Amino acid sequence: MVTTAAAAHKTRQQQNRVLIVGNYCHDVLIQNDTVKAESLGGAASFISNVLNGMSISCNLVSKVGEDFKYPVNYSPVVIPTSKTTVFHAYFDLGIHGNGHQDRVLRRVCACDSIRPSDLPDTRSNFGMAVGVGGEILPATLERMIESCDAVFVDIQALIRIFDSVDGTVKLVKLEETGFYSLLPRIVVLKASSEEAAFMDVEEVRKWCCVVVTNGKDGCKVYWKDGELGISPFLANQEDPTGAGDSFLGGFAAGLVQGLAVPDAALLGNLFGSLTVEQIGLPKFDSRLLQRVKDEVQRRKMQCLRCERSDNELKFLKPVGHEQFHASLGAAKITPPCSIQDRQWNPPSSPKKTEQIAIPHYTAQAKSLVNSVYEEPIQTVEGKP
Ligand SMILES: Nc1ncnc2c1ncn2[C@@H]1O[C@H](COP(=O)(O)OP(=O)(O)OP(=O)(O)O)[C@@H](O)[C@H]1O
Ligand SMILES: O[C@H]1[C@H](O)[C@@H](O)[C@H](O)[C@@H](O)[C@H]1O
Repeated sequence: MVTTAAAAHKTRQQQNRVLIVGNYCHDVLIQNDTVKAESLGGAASFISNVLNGMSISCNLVSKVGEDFKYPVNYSPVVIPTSKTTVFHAYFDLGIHGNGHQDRVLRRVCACDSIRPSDLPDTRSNFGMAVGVGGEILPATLERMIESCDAVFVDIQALIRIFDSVDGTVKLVKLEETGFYSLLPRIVVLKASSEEAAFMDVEEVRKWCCVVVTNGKDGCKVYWKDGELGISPFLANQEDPTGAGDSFLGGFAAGLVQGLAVPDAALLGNLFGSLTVEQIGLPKFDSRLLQRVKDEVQRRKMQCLRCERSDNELKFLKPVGHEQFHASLGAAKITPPCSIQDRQWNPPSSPKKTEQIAIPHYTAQAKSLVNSVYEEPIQTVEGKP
């Protein structure tokens, strides 16, 4: 076979990808026995929404039934013998209440599992295991680990079980799942504070970076021997659905573009805060997105200038982290454009995404958390 420069370029493009794995679903928001809203759901849809908004190309593997009713940027596999996954979210204490703890989730339909053979043959730089209804199998996660340089996992893909009568979502301890032995081979495990109670953070942080999100209070990042809190952004919460997913999308977008972990987590907090302000899948204002992209570019240049080769200061925030928080906050509160100007990437005509040079993460991609830091952070008691 003749290898042309164009073919080589195409291969490079195919390799520089984020692979998102998880089923789309139909979300039904119910309050006082009344359907308040219906929306496209699934962590995969929220995450691809953020990555597309940040002009990062991705590849998505998802399964739905023939009843799937939303147009999407990335076509799912349609399974004729199965129905689309459906979640009913009950907000009986009020949608404006104190966040996700008010929500009872029921999986009322479950589409097929995603198997290793459903994944693409090509390698990806980043893999994101983001199931919602138990569709990701241990063998699927293992295959992702083998075919991606770095794998990020949402714990909700690993620890959910579903009541056999009404589908109510319950959580099991991470160590009791078939995924536990794979943890040393993943790079980031993200959990909400509610889900974090189902793992031993002190144990898991020895193997991978653990990010625990905490609603309006932002998030906390844990490494083997350090941890740091990342400040939130103000938001008027309308619907908590998908906040954690958008957080993970923003966090991944930051890392893909070469930001240090604390800065990437800020981007996660920003997208989480933007998501709770809308019901269902958020539509991001195009000018806001441009401002955020500009800030990220500026931050990248700034960090390149202050980069140090000194590997000892691993768990420090890069200089200017607080300023980056303030700049992103300003980008968020700059008055939005009129409703007509709002840009929603029409799923039928996917927005052309610019190819971003994704840093190559080796098998031990954990070096990504050893970025350049200059401000000391709190370390865990009894650890250096
Ligand atoms: N009320 C809020 N105000 C500001 N930021 C918020 C708020 N709620 C969530 N966020 C942002 O979104 C992130 C994820 O939120 P949260 O911890 O509620 O995730 P979650 O419980 O996984 O959400 P869900 O399951 O609904 O997707 C938080 O770390 C924070 O940055
Ligand atoms: O669309 C939502 C969203 O992806 C949430 O993160 C998940 O917890 C729900 O199960 C799903 O219905």
